[in-house]
Amino acid sequence: MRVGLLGGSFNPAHEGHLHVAETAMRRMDLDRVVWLVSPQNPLKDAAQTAPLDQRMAGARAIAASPSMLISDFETRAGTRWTVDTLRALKARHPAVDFVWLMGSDNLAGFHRWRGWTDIFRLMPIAVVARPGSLLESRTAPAAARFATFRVPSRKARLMPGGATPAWTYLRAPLNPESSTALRAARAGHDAAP
Ligand SMILES: Nc1ncnc2c1ncn2[C@@H]1O[C@H](COP(=O)(O)OP(=O)(O)OP(=O)(O)O)[C@@H](O)[C@H]1O
Ligand SMILES: O=C(O)c1ccc[n+]([C@@H]2O[C@H](COP(=O)([O-])O)[C@@H](O)[C@H]2O)c1
Repeated sequence: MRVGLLGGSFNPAHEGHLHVAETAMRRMDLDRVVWLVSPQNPLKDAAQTAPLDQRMAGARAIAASPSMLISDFETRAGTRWTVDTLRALKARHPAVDFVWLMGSDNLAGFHRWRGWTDIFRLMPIAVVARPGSLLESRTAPAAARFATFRVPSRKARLMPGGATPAWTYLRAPLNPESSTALRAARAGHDAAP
């Protein structure tokens, strides 16, 4: 079983998330993508984060496909850092070939994540291009450090279950959606007379 892991606050979920999941599923022949709805991103403001149930329901509504699984694993396992979540998932599911998925904005700041070099060794990583972060992700410290382990996207299918470190950059038609923009639009709507 080849499973993509898409971690996020999903505050709220949107078509951009589905775009990442579907792009990875198609380009890497994944059986499933698990949307790991985080209890609270350690680097984000707790006051701005909607309750977990609400974010899970929103993700379910957007994903709406049996190959997409919306999970509160991090809440149940009590893991807050991605490196711990991925270790716990691998220990519980040793037969599954996992791939970590993220947008290119997260590659740009990946070197600030706890145990980020360990994450590269735990499982392959697929980065999906996101508007606004194409250039900074190319010059990202994480990309430079692991430059020799970059796999051309045409070979992305070989990555699940393969050697690590291995990462690839999936270019696809860009999707401009973001939770920040949606929250701002909602706030503006609520404030309207
Ligand atoms: N439009 C998009 N294109 C590519 N990747 C995306 C897109 N939207 C979100 N992602 C990726 O999905 C994952 C989860 O994203 P997250 O839940 O933080 O949404 P977000 O829109 O980035 O939120 P916020 O605007 O609050 O930072 C991250 O890896 C992020 O890079
Ligand atoms: O572990 C870390 O250091 C870390 C730092 C920032 C973000 N993350 C994870 O990255 C995923 C995307 O986060 P977010 O809040 O941008 O949606 C989500 O699973 C977070 O838990 C993880």
